[in-house]
Amino acid sequence: MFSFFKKKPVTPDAATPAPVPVPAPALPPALSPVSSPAFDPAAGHPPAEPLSFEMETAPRLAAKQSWMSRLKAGLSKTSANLSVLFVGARIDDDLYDELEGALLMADAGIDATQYLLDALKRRVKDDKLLDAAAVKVALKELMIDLLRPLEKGFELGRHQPTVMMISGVNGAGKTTTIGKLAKHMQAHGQSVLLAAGDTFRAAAREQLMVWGQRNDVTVVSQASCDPAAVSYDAVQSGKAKGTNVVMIDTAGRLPTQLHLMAELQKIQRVIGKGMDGAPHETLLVIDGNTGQNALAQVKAFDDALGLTGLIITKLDGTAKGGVLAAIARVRPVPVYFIGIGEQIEDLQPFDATEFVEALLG
Ligand SMILES: Nc1nc2c(ncn2[C@@H]2O[C@H](COP(=O)(O)OP(=O)(O)OP(=O)(O)O)[C@@H](O)[C@H]2O)c(=O)[nH]1
Repeated sequence: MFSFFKKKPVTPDAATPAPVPVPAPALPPALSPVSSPAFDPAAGHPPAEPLSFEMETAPRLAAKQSWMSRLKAGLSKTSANLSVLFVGARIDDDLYDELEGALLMADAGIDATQYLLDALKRRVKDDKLLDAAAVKVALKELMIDLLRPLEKGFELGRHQPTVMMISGVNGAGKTTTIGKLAKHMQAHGQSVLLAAGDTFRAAAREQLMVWGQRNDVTVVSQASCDPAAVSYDAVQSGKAKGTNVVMIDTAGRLPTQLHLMAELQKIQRVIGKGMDGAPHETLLVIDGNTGQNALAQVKAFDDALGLTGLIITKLDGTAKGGVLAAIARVRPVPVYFIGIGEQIEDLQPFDATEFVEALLG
């Protein structure tokens, strides 16, 4: 789910007297701290970085299978529309025309659709593919290649606290996602503080407060206050308490509401005054059912804020999924997580291979 940044051992600076060298015990290369892929307490060497906490245990595998089947169910409409094209089909212009239509219907947009079709035609010619099943496999591979640059592990521990600002249009799933992320982080031993930066809607503030009480997470909140001030206070509080992660919720807004976009920029600036380099993550939450408009949202929020990552929610609804191809082609902001429901385990890291598997079956 997350990887954790581990500080390298501090190297003495020039002013510090050099310690008397002690010959290091010779280690075989496989045990060398630098080349070690993970921390092994028995071996007594420090971890390489970043350190992944994922383990393929039996319950984890079962959870993975359940996640995949629900992701497949969510994207089943697109998957059915694409897969049917390859059943007993001849590889001719009709197939490419139908594929073009299906990709556009799946919200892939003109650019990504044209790119995939051109690449597929080249692949069919170069590899002399003769049957439709092989063409489908080639399309899958091309889609994975297209989406893979969007994969990025979410890293914690590089800053104390790691400050995250979460934005998005109304109802995209920001608050729900913050709740799920907070629970995942707590499960990984991280202390979390939330800021109710949605100071417009009393209900939104209360939603976060109630959630915080239930889950033992401190929530910084002030009624009718400047959201930038609440965010600043949260960062100060996080620094003072030594909290690992501060997540700042913001009120939903449309990118066309320019004064509200300017307000987001102000929140971001003020967070930076509270801590140098913060926010370390500026995230946009997107409702996966928004279709091609999602791309417009990514562009507008990225232009205004310089996004570091995306979270795509509600891929369990009527989402078609192709918009990720459009994002990959036109504005490749990393997709940290995707969501397929309201439970905590319904939010998982984005994995291009899994996603395409769900999309193309
Ligand atoms: N089916 C489904 N519903 C979701 C998902 N994520 C969030 N929701 C629901 O979407 C609705 C809106 O979620 P919120 O978290 O309140 O959205 P928000 O972006 O904070 O909303 P505003 O504060 O009004 O801008 C809620 O009913 C959530 O339960 C998801 O992945 N799948």
